[in-house]
Amino acid sequence: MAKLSVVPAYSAPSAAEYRRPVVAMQNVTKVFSNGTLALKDMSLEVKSGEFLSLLGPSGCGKSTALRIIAGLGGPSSGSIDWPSSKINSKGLPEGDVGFVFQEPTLMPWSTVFGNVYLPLKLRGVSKSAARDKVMEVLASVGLADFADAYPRELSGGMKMRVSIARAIVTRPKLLLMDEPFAALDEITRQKLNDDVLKLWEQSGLTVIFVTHSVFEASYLSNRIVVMRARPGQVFTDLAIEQPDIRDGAYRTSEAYRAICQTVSDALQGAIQAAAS
Ligand SMILES: Nc1ncnc2c1ncn2[C@@H]1O[C@H](COP(=O)(O)OP(=O)(O)OP(=O)(O)O)[C@@H](O)[C@H]1O
Repeated sequence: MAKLSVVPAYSAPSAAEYRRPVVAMQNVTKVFSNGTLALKDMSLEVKSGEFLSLLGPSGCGKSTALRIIAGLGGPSSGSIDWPSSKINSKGLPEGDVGFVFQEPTLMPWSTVFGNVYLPLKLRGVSKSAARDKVMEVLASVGLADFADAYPRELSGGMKMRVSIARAIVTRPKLLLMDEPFAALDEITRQKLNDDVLKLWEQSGLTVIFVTHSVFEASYLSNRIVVMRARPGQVFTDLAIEQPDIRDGAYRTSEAYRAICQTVSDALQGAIQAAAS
């Protein structure tokens, strides 16, 4: 299958935009109605152009943090600020956030085109006006030839590509990805890792990526925030120096191994902190 390619209408952030704060969690605490304290005083500022992975043990609140940033459930206390966006009446940045879940959650009765068109349709864009944009995004995820296919005709990896296309068709400044590749086989997962990385490098997207995998986080990210559980909060925040080219050879390099070791040690520290 074709690889993801450039989405031409995107452009990399200008020098002035790069590293501007996109979203800031300020002392966010989340207590669910059953009394579970999922997050406690979590603060995190994400800057433009970052590929940030949230890594941590099961139940440390990664998905909760992502959902709060997306406006899918408010914090019990604390705030989410969008320093460089216009805010709509729901307190969210208009059109600035795309979300990719672990399940592709496609509409089975609709074609690939229809699924990717949905966010534009919800904004009142007609099908004819949206056609070029949808086809451009489908081309960018290697699915230009599958616009008329139905989800049941696609592999797991292809469904995930549709889900990514749907999330970026509105050209969000921030893309939230919640364990998007966890259910895929290792080869498909590595391929999608490479493709998402290419999309990120070429598009100027800011990404927050939730994963359990030290290897995935170490490969993709230029920043890894390791969370601890009980209570869920930031344990450590690692800047990752990545080479210009990340490919198959990099996956077996000493440089990558060393990053994985550092990240793995940080994760062990987070697990021990929760146990003590
Ligand atoms: N809707 C909910 N109601 C009650 N408790 C919840 C709810 N959603 C999550 N929790 C609890 O909040 C805590 C954090 O959950 P969350 O799913 O954010 O963690 P996670 O780090 O994403 O976990 P995993 O890696 O297993 O997906 C867990 O103890 C979980 O059981």
